[in-house]
Amino acid sequence: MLHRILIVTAVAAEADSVSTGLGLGGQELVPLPGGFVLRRHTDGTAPTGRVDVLVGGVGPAAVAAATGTALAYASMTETGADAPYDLIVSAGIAGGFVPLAPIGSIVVSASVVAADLGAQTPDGYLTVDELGFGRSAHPVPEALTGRIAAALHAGGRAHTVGPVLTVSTVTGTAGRAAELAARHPGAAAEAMEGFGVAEAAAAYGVPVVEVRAVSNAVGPRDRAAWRIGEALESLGHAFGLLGKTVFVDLDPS
Ligand SMILES: O=C(O)c1cccc(C(=O)CC[C@H]2O[C@@H](n3cnc4c(=O)[nH]cnc43)[C@H](O)[C@@H]2O)c1
Repeated sequence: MLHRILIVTAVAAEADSVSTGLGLGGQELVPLPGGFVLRRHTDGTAPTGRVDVLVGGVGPAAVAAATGTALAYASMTETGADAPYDLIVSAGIAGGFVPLAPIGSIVVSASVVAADLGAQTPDGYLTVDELGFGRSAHPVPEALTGRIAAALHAGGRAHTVGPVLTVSTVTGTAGRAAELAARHPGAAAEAMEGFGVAEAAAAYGVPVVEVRAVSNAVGPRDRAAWRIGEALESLGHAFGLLGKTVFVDLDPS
């Protein structure tokens, strides 16, 4: 059975890739408060199941507002729903940490980490957790990452499982890339939305995972080296694989 899944992207091009990859056919546009619009895909054979795709904007704040709105809307309009969705996926393109996550490959989050939400001190960086203000990481159920990785493997799609960092400023120097990699061992990718999506998901008790296609390397800025088209194609292919496997037989626990 298809479950209730919300996939959140930053921009329309990412949402298009995901929707095309999923190949679910019919799409209904559902206007939400605040001017957000859900793309709702229903699968015809499962009246309670569906995949909603939401373009939430770039950066953790924009996407948290959009995701929170979608979750509030679903919880207020769907009677009998214990939680508005079974799973929320933060999806899009990302920078990959070299050599773990090459361009074109897929990264699946083992955790969703706010990498610059904290304070610089003379003794080093302190996270918001260490400052006593909240949390800077959301774990992803291992069973879920395992199933996503297995589906990508079976479909021949190169992938890495590791922490995915959320930053508010795209890394543009080797020094910053090294600093982030040292602070977050095993970090596979950085992007700008995952933690915002995860904060909204956590407020509603819904599991979250981030799935990213690598468009560029994390490091010195080199616009000529971005491969956005290749990454969007890879993203669509990955969601095609997930739509036929993990998303139709979901156990995120
Ligand atoms: O101007 C630059 O040097 C630059 C380099 C990479 C990406 C950008 C963007 O403005 C894209 C932001 C958008 O795409 C995701 N993304 C893709 N690559 C990265 C990255 O290396 N670091 C952080 N975010 C990345 C991100 O989630 C945004 O949605 C500009």
